[in-house]
Amino acid sequence: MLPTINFTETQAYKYLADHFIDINTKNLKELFAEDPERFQKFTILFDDILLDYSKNRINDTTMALLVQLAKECKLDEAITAMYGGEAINQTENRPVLHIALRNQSNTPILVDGKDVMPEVNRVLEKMKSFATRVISGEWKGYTGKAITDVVNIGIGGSDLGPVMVTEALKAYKNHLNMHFVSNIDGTHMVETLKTVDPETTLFLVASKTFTTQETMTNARSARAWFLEQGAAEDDIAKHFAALSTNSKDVAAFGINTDNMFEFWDWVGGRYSLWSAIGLPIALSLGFDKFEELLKGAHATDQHFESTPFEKNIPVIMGLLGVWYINFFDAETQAILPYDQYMHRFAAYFQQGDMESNGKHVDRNGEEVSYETGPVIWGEPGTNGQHAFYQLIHQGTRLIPCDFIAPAQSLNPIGEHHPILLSNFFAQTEALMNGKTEAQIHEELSADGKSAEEIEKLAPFKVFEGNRPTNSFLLKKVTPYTLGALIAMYEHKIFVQGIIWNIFSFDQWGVELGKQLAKSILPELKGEEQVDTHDASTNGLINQYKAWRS
Ligand SMILES: O=P(O)(O)OC[C@H]1O[C@](O)(CO)[C@@H](O)[C@@H]1O
Repeated sequence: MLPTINFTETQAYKYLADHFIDINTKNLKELFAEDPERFQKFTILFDDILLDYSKNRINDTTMALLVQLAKECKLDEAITAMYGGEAINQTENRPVLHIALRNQSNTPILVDGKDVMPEVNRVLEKMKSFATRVISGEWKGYTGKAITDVVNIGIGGSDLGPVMVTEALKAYKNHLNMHFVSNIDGTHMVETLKTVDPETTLFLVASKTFTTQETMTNARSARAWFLEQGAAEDDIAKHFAALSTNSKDVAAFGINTDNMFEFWDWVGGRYSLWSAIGLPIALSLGFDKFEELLKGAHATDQHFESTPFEKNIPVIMGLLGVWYINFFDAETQAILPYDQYMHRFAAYFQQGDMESNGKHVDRNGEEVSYETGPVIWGEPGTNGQHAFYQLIHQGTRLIPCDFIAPAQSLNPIGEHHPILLSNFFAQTEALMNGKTEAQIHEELSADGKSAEEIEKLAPFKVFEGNRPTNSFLLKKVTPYTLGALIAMYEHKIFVQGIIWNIFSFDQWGVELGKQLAKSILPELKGEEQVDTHDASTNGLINQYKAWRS
């Protein structure tokens, strides 16, 4: 069982509330001036990842109090409970063990007294053998040709992780063409099928439950298309595999369970890329690279479990988020990778974070009296700079930003990478330092503007600065480093869920819309007017009926 402490009633919270009044009057520039050791103090080097959190509105006292907060909320006990296989997903009565999926040290992890590692390793071996056969061409399609294209059919956690990782590590990919169909919108499937050949395409039906409406509908359409192209029912075994926890429904769908890659109910959907759900990653990169990804995540798991909170990256990330959300009233958190390959990283953690911590009821079943999970968003730099950075620099909202950049480019052409990195460094500096009215005056008068023009223009050109950022400087984007980084964000979500006293591993909030869609679907048949809903919903449905051909 997880502790159930209201963090706003801790000593640390009270001290932090007082301390906030002081820090809120201070500027980041002053904080740097006050402490020459600030960079050394507020950076952590972990393998090939440097986290610089010195450009945050914190000082030694803030960090000490935030760590005290984590201790008072018994974060240590919560970590032990998760790693010990306790059913910390209490509303679904399940353990939360994505750490077991990447437990490369292979130490036993017990669920109800049984070590899960032999099963984890068995499925990893099966994935390895399958991926190796498909990549080498040994696995043949129904006309004897090797596989050239893989279509993953899944949604949410059964899509976003493999998409994000295969994109982020595209530089390491092999000859297989990867496709991902997630949306129930027929366009997604139709446009994908236009590009593939049934004789050389492998479909992976990825669904933890194997009941998700979008995935099952897409899978049925893929199967129908495959058969329409001239293949027979018996050929399905060579072209369809399932990634799931539900062997009964996999068999009922017509997929041979020999082609099923299992995982378990203790793997949350949005934490599942390390499981059989990661098969597209293993296919695209080769199993050795998938293993490297697991190793990186495992290194972070060990760091998270055993490093004192003061130097523990996920703990610090989580606590800084709490500091901004609950004291500075920040509502969002931007994730800004300066790496084009990582263009789905923010989208991935939109699900990871928002489906985990978008909760308003605490672990006692009571309405919370404080804010919980932030809105996560972001785009790769420098595209974001030319789109929404205006608001980050000069808008009215405080938006803590995570900047992520590799020191080494995977495509080092011309001056591109130094230019990209100069923007990365410049943005965090600009957000911190801003630009004063005096600097503007100086600049404009050097440009030959009159005193009157300067007076008029200056207010619009002022940058307040004092806007907080974390910088993750990676040596290079590799499978290992990416694995380590993803796991840092995962554990950050866990830390925040513990502090906010909410359950991070269920997702009841997605159910209502699903249920309603199921009850509306039959009403869309026929021409009769619908009057079973509110006036707006009835009106929309009836207009749809009038307009559809
Ligand atoms: O893998 P499944 O069971 O198809 O579920 C897909 C997604 O649907 C959800 O249950 C709700 O959106 C996610 O948590 C999950 O990742």
